[in-house]
Amino acid sequence: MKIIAVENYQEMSKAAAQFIINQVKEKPQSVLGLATGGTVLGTYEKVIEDYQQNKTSYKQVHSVNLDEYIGVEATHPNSYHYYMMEHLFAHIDIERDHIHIPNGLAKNTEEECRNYEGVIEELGGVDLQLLGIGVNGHIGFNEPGTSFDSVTHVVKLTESTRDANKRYFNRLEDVPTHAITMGISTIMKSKNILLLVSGKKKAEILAQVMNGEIDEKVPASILNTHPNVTIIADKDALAFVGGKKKRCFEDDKKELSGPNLFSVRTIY
Ligand SMILES: O=P(O)(O)OC[C@H]1O[C@](O)(CO)[C@@H](O)[C@@H]1O
Repeated sequence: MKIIAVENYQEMSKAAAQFIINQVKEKPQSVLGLATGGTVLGTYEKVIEDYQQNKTSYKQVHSVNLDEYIGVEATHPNSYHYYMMEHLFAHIDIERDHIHIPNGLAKNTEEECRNYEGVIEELGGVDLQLLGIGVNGHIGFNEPGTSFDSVTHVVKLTESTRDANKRYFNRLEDVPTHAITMGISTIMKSKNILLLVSGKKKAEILAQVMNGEIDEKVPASILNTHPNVTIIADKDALAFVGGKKKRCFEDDKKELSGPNLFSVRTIY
């Protein structure tokens, strides 16, 4: 895994946006796997800023989102459909019929999951998957204990995840109990993965992912086995990462421009 260590949330967001922009410039018809949550908000802001200033076009891009709550209308402010329109899609030139998000209101959710998996395959797979991480190590809504072989499926959210996400709702009781999520093997099929981690709250889990065992109890630990994972993390999130696994390659700095990096490390 390649680690890009940055000062703070702002720098992480800038670096992540640049990563996405580079991907789209290199391959204008890229399939982008997108995430929701607080971590990626700054990245979307920077992507929009670049779109407005530099006119990077998303006309040929297709997007597939990681997950969606079950039972929440697409027009509801807490749905991930709404989040994506509000924070990204309404502000760039992506074609509406190129946007794919699981339908949390599907009558037959199992069928919806199979169809969603089919959509990703038909698109030729994800070129770049953007990920955040839950405090319990979840990626997408794949909670601890989810099989590494899982494909898109319905998940019962853990209390820890519902509690972490209650900040977006009025009350804990309003946080949905179930969601549809890409599976771990679906995520792992992506050609490139970009994981963003920011803040002290994520320091413990990031250290576990980077220095701990690869175990289904920590869903994100599987990323250690993917050939093309980049983690952009800030100082606070990297606070507990250490140990002999860490090696520093000055050369990696040459690949990057823009953000104010304080070090770039390759971990293996
Ligand atoms: O970025 P946040 O809000 O900490 O959330 C981390 C992860 O958890 C989720 O919000 C799901 O709970 C993901 O969508 C996100 O990537």
